[in-house]
Amino acid sequence: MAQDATGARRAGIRRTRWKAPIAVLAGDMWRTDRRNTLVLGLLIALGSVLPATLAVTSGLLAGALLDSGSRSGLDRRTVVVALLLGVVFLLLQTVGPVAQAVAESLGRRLDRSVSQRTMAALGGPADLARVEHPETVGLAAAVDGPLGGGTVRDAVIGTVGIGIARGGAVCGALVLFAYRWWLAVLLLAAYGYAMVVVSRMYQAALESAEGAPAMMRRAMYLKDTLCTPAAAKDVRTFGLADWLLGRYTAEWRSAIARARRDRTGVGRVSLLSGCAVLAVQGLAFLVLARDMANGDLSIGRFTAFAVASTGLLGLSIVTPDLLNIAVGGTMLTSLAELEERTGRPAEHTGDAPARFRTAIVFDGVGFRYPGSDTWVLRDLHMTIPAGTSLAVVGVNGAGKTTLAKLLCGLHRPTEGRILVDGVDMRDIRPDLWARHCAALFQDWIRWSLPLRDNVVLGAPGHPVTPQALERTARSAGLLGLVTELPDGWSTVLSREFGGVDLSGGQWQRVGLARALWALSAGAETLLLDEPSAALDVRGETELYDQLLDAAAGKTVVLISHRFSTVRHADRIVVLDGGAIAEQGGHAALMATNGLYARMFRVQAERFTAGAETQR
Ligand SMILES: Nc1ncnc2c1ncn2[C@@H]1O[C@H](COP(=O)(O)OP(=O)(O)OP(=O)(O)O)[C@@H](O)[C@H]1O
Repeated sequence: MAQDATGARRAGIRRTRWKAPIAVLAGDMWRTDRRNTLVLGLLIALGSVLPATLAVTSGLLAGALLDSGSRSGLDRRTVVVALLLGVVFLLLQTVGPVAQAVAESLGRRLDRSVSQRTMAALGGPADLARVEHPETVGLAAAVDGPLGGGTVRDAVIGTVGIGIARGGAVCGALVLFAYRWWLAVLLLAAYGYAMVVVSRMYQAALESAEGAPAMMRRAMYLKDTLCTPAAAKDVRTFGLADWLLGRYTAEWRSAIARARRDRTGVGRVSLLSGCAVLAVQGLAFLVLARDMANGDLSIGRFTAFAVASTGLLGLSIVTPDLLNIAVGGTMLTSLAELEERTGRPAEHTGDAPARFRTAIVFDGVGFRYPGSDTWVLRDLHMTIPAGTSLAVVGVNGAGKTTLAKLLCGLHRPTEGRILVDGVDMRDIRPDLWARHCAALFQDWIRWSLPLRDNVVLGAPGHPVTPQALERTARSAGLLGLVTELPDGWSTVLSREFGGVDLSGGQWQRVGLARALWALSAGAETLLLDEPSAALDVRGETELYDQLLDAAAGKTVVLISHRFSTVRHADRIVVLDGGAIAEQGGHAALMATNGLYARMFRVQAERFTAGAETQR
């Protein structure tokens, strides 16, 4: 159980069911590639039988040679046995490497299938809350493998060594059984005991090594930070290299120190159990020698049984293969749990079509993030008529992005309802509603892919034509950039992959183009969270004119701290402390002289002061 608990504990997951790692591995191997799993099983079985066959044929040859000792030349039986021994030798040399090669190929397939399944699970139908849940994140980390490395392929390869050693030991015991059953049982018990003790110790050490997960994770985080190009700027600006290196070394040392202490324990126990096993093995030899001396056992039979008894050693062998199997089993168990967690859509998911013709209504909506006691939004009542624009303003942390996520259906209200044309959003099929919402959040993905992909991924599957691309680029103010880029639309937006790096403002236009592409593919609502934060003031004004043109007739929800942008919205909602403090048009809110008017004036004064200073 310790084996499997390791990865789970590292990932902070309490696991209730336990399955032997080898069983998990074998099941997944079979499901992934039946033919190769069968071939591998047969090769391992053959490899297991060979040592016992070697013992028997060696005994037969020794007997035959002694029998023919008095005669001149070798008789036919001796020649046949010698040839048989040769074949066994040959097979012993080849079966292992062939099985390794099959395991390599099978392991590679399994690795690929694990990656595909992980991607499918994390991109699956589960709602955002479940994907973002710490347990899901922990499971995904456990599927990624231990911090010290290790893949499912290593585990599959490990089955060859361990399988042949363990199978060989059982076959050796069977041969010995024919001589003295109690000796076979005694040796099986001794070697089996050694296997259990050493494996337990080994796994306990592994657990304690990984039982320092926080330290290990922090150490790896610091290393990754220092080594990523994205961090190079900060590392140099603040002179962080020495600090990072020192901190990394300290964290790593303290995490490793514990593992090293426990490994010393493993060594001691291994030595003790090894001595005990050697004593039993010695006893076996003594019994064999005594029987031979008494004339109860021929030299041939002595040879066969003595060699067979040493084969039982394979039962107690503890190699890194065992560890790899444990790690691989844990990764696959974590993957199965990840699939179980993320494979289900959110509860109460309906299948109504997404139709939005009249209005979206927030009816007493309240929201707490899963696992949190704090209400981010409470008692929200508002209506967004179709085809109008709504701006949401408020201080940092007021809940604007959260409101946008609710609107996109990424989270469900904790209380209250969001009605779309009178239908509770819970009853609408989430993927259909997602297609209805063209959203650009603050942390949208900047794909290290060609510019074209960065735009058209706003609506995968929507037909791409040069005219449509150009229209979108014009609306997003991107046309100039397309002509400047070395390969136009095909330019990869990352120097890491042989392309170019864009400025923050250029990226922002790419993001807008992606949202506009989704709009042109049929989305009815355009949701923009701080779309102009990285744009200069002139660029922002131009962009808004173009955006509003492109979004004519659609519903636009805009989150922004820039009041010059916000003021043009049909309606403005001011969020404060998770509640709607004010709502209405710009002129009406200014006339009210409340929170909105104060925020607007502060920004306007700063802007005027800035402009005057520049004059
Ligand atoms: N995934 C999350 N899990 C838990 N709490 C969260 C999560 N995302 C945001 N919060 C919390 O919800 C509150 C509102 O966050 P939100 O991002 O909606 O604010 P915002 O008004 O958009 O802020 P900003 O103007 O800084 O972008 C904050 O207190 C934040 O810490």
